[in-house]
Amino acid sequence: MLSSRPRPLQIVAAVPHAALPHPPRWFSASQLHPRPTEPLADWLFDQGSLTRRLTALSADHFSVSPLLEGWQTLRHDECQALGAPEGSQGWVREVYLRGHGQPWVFARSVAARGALEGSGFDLSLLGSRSLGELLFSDRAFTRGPIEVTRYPAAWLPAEVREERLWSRRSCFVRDALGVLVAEVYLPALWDEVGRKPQASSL
Ligand SMILES: C=C(O[C@@H]1C=C(C(=O)O)C=C[C@H]1O)C(=O)O
Repeated sequence: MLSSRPRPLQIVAAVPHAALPHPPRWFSASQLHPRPTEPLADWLFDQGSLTRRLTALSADHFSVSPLLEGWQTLRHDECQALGAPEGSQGWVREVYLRGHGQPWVFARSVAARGALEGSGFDLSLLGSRSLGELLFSDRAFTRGPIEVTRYPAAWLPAEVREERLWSRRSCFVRDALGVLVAEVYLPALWDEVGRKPQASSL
């Protein structure tokens, strides 16, 4: 239950970019009071493929541009969400999802090394193809609940760095493999959607 008292997330907003942000707290839809207004709530909790939605919104002028791909030590909140030991190594893929060439979404998808090895799922081969095409076309993947937070600005690429951007994450699971996908909605998306999201208590 969110109250009007200052919360760690608001204190984080005062943290200078250079400092490591506190791991964000991710909230389920039922934990958000008041619930975000439309169109934000719809974009946060839509269970469908974001790739398909952005493809439609951009009238097929959609593209994925990889920014970073490789093995890294996964963050605390990522290890927790994946059920991996603290400090686990994992494959990290950071991309922009673009409409008409504009970055509309920053996305960071991660999977633990131990679960990837032997899974037959190779994220490194994706390139500029959408991860969503893989995850939504393979019916063996099931999507876990969507959680939301205001994304730490320090985790964003410098060119789009801004405090309190709305983000969501969910874990796609197939057997012992979990792929944690976090998506941060950038201001250019709201310009396209036609309205700035209403303020919310989070
Ligand atoms: C999960 C999806 O895949 C999208 C594609 C991504 C990628 O190619 O790295 C990352 C985030 C997603 O928004 C989707 O389309 O819903």
